[in-house]
Amino acid sequence: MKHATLYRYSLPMDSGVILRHTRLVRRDGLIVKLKNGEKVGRGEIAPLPEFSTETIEQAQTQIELYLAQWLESGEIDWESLYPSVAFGLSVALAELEGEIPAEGNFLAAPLCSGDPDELVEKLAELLGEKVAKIKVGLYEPIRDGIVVNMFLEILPDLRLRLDANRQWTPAKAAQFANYVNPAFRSRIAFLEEPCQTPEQSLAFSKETGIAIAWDETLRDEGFSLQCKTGLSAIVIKPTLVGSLKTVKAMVEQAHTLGMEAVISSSIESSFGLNTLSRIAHWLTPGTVPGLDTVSLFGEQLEQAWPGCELPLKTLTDCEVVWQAHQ
Ligand SMILES: O=C(O)CCC(=O)C1=CC=C[C@@H](O)[C@@H]1C(=O)O
Ligand SMILES: [Mg+2]
Repeated sequence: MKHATLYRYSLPMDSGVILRHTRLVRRDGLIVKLKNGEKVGRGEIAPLPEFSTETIEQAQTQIELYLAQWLESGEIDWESLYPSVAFGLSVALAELEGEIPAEGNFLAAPLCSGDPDELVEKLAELLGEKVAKIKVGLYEPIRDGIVVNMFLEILPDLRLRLDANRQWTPAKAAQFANYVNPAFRSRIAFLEEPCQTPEQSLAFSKETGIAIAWDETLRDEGFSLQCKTGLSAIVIKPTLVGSLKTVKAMVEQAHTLGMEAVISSSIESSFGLNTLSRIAHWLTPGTVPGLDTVSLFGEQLEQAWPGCELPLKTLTDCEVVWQAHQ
């Protein structure tokens, strides 16, 4: 017998979480649970406001329709699904078939707010490669340059990932680079999306020797991944990409082109982050994933993130919004 259950969660966020333009006060998402005989598979569907094209309501309407189809025939038309729905549903189905290995990579790159003491503490706990991520582009580029120099100077074995979310004009990006000690530039593992267009970002990398990575660009209309001078990595947010099959193909393409593929969070609950850490360990072994986002929450869901002491809400505390069996 086949069963499908859909839970909806709403978790409080830490007070200071700001997405592009708005404060994220609560994080809403869905957990789909499939049962086929004794086998169980679960996946999270959590479109991220301002990043996903679909809303949680649209995602919910769509998954309810497709769950009914799965119960009926097992057939799914993947092409027509929203990315967050395709990802969560494909994970639940893969879990059902035991395809995702259990071991996770929890050595996520610490997200750093700019306080060096806090980062030193977080890095001391890291067992593997010392790599951290800092947001840039929120304040003056000169300030960002100074902060980057400071971290790289204080911590000689640190490598940094930076993320400007396309905030800089070419002039501002150049100002930033001017402030980074040239001897430190190779320790910037990559700078995600420095400028407003991919062409400007590539020109910036050529001029400065600072490696760059695509995140937003991966979702540009008509985008196809190509080898470019200075482009060293792609940052894959599965919730924004689509099915596990699409995520796998993207990782394989990056690796074939000699680029790093970094599995990164779209601020999923601790349940979704656990799944992503397993996907990272499975598909991108040897690369530190970008999953240090659980501390943005006020509560965890169903599965705790290692070392996180936030209260844990279980699925039984969540509303069942749809269920059926066949
Ligand atoms: O990539 C990581 O290390 C953590 C995730 C992260 O930085 C982000 C997740 C979601 C939205 C953004 O705020 C941000 C990003 O732009 O990459
Ligand atoms: Mg990014």
